[in-house]
Amino acid sequence: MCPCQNGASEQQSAEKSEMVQVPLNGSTSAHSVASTAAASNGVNGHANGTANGTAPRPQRPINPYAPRASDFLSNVSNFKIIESTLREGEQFANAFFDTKTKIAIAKALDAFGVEYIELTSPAASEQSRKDCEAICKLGLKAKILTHIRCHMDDARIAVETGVDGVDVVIGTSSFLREFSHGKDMAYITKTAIEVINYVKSKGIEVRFSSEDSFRSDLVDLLSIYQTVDRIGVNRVGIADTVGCANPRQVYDLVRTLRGVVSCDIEVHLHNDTGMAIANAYCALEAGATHIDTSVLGIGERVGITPLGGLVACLYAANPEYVKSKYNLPMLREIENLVAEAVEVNVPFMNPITGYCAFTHKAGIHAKAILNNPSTYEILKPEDFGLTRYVSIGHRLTGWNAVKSRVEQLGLKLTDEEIKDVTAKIKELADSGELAVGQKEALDRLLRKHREGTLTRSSSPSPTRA
Ligand SMILES: CC(=O)SCCNC(=O)CCNC(=O)[C@H](O)C(C)(C)COP(=O)(O)OP(=O)(O)OC[C@H]1O[C@@H](n2cnc3c(N)ncnc32)[C@H](O)[C@@H]1OP(=O)(O)O
Ligand SMILES: O=C(O)CCC(=O)C(=O)O
Ligand SMILES: [Zn+2]
Repeated sequence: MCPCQNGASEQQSAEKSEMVQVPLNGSTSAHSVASTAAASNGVNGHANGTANGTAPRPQRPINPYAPRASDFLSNVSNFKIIESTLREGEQFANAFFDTKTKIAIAKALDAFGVEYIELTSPAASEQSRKDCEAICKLGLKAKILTHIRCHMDDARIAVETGVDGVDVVIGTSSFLREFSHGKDMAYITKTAIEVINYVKSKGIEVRFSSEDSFRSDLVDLLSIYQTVDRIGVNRVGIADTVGCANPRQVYDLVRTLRGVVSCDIEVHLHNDTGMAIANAYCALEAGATHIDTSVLGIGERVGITPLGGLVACLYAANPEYVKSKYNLPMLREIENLVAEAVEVNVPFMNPITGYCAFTHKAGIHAKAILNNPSTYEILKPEDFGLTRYVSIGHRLTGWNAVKSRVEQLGLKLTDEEIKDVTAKIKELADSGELAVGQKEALDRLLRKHREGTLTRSSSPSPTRA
C-alpha cells in the first residue's frame, strides 16, 4: 500500500523508509536568515551580490509575506476564528457525531485556542439541543455559539441553551428568496430586527448573516447590514454559500461593507472552486474580523475554509502572532480526531499535516534544505511539533543528500566515494532494484561501500512500501 494512504496518524510516527531525518538543531536561526535573503531577492527583483557577482550585499530582514504599510485595513494579524466543525462540519455527508465525539472535538478545539465554537441549531433535533447544552456546561474558554434560521421559534430555543451567542442566517439571493424560504427583503429585514432584538435582550452576542451573499443584490445587502448594525448587532456575516466567489470579489465586498457598518465582520466561505483559504485571506486583508473554519474543511459538499490551511496561510503572514494565539502542535491531533470521526484520511497534500508536507526529495532541494531549511520551506515543522525529512533512495537524489546520511550513520567516506555510491543508488533505482521505502537496504549499501565490498550481488532487493 502506498504510504500516503496510511492516514495522518501514521504520517510522522511511521519510520519513513528511505528518509533521512534532518536534525532540527541549529536550523532555526538559519531559517530566518534565509527567508531574508529570499525576500530581498524576490522583492527587489535583482541578485544579492555586486556587479561581478562575488561579494554578497548585506541582507535586510524583509518578510515578503508580511502585510504592507498600504494594508491599513488588514486584519491578517488581528482576527478571530469561529470554528464550525460542530455546525457546518456536521453538514458533511459522512458526519454523524455522537455526544461524546462532539465533546471531544469541542475540548480539543478549545485547547487549540480557537476563539469561538459554533454548534448545530438546537432546533434541528432534541439531541442537538441537549448536546448544545452539554457543551455550554463544559466551561470552555472559547465562546459557544449556535446557528439558527432567522425565525423567532429557533431564537427562543437557542437562547435557553446557555450559549454565549447566536448566529442568525437567512438567504438574501433571489435563488433562496424564491426557492428556499420564499420571503422578500422587507419581511427578512423585519424578522431580522425582531430576532436580533430578542437575542440581545437576553444579554448574549448576536450575529446576522446573509446566506448566498455573493449572488445577492448589493443594495439589498448593504441596506440590511446597515439596519442591523444600527440596532446593535455584534457582527454581520458574509457567506459564499455556493463557493462561487473569487479573492478579488471577496476583497471588494468586505471592503465595501467595512465602509458601511461599524460592527465586526465575519466571513463564511465554501470551497467548491478551491478558493476558500485564499478568499479568507483576502477577507482579512479587506477588514473582516472573524473567519469561519472547520477541521479539514468538512461541511456541505466539499466544505469550507479548513482550519489547518487557514492557520498555515496566516502563519506564513505572521508566524509570531499565530504561534502566540494557537497551540499549533495540537493541529495534527485535532485533524486525526475529526478524520477518524468522519471516516476519512487526512489528504496527502494537506497543508502542515499532509503525508509529505515536510519531505524533500530532489537532490537540488535536498542540498539547499540541509544547508538552510528556509530555502524550500515557508512553515517550520518544529512549530507544529512535526519533523522534516529528506528522501534519498531514488534516482533524483544527489551526493549532498547521500553525504548527510553517511554522516548520520557515522561512516567515514570521502566525497569521491560518496559520489560513487550516489551513482550506484541512481543505477539501482533506474534498474528497479532500489525500490521506494528501503531505508535499511540503503544504509546497508552505504556501509558496504564503506567496507569496499560493494558488488552487484550485495545490492538491496527491491520491495515496495
Ligand atoms: C447554508 C446553511 O448551511 S444554513 C444552515 C443549515 N442548517 C440546517 O439546516 C440545520 C438542520 N436543519 C434541520 O434540522 C431542519 O431543516 C430544520 C429543523 C431547521 C427545519 O426543518 P423543517 O421545519 O422540517 O423544514 P425544512 O428543513 O423542510 O425546510 C426549511 C424550512 O425553513 C425555512 N427556512 C429556510 N431557511 C431559513 C432561514 N434562513 N430563516 C428562516 N426560515 C428559513 C424554509 O422556508 C422551510 O420552511 P417551511 O417549513 O415553511 O417549508
Ligand atoms: O451563517 C452563515 O454565515 C453561513 C451559513 C452557511 O453555512 C452558508 O451560507 O454556507
Ligand atoms: Zn456553509
